Amino acid sequence: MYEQISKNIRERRSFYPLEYTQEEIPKEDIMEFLEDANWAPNHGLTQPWRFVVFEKEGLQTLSDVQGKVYKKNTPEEEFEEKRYEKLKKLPLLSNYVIGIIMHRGTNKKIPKQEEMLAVACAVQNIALGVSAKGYGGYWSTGGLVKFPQAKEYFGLNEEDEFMGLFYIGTISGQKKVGNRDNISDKVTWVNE
Ligand SMILES: Cc1cc2nc3c(=O)[nH]c(=O)nc-3n(C[C@H](O)[C@H](O)[C@H](O)COP(=O)(O)O)c2cc1C
Repeated sequence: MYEQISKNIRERRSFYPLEYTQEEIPKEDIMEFLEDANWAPNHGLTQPWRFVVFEKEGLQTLSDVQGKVYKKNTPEEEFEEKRYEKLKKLPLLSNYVIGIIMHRGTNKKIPKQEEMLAVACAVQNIALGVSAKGYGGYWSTGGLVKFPQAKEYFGLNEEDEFMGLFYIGTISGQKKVGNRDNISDKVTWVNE
């Protein structure tokens, strides 16, 4: 079992909407990934992850919202037509897009940072499920996330955080080589 898990972790790669092949993904698979997310570790059992899943016509809704928020809130001198078009296009190339939200609970003994870390663990569970099923996905912190108006759109409280969008699509067996520096350069062992 370890070998299988480890292989999935190491071979998981980010795949982007421009690489998706627009085949079908059963909704049941997405529900399984969300269930996996729900089993992420979290301090104090606060379970701070919340997800907003865009599917079907909802992808058009997200496309419209992402485009509008960018256009309305970007100063004219910074506005890029190409970026605007891309932000609108990405959801439409995907089968599902999951809005990632940290919902701050009432237990203030748990630092906010830890709530966000728990959400990241939950998202990694989704990413591993997506990869193991042979789909493509990636966590985006571009687009909507940069704008406080996104928080408003999702109806979040002051202390909640909108942490990004997880795009999911089909990739028809495409493979990618990963790239990491050696772990030995990032680890210090203490043994005396
Ligand atoms: C929190 C987080 C935010 C990310 N945001 C973006 C993003 O906004 N745009 C992007 O192209 N990739 C984003 N990524 C994906 C990374 O670019 C990707 O994980 C990295 O290139 C390593 O590739 P791999 O996932 O295939 O190993 C994000 C990943 C994480 C964990």
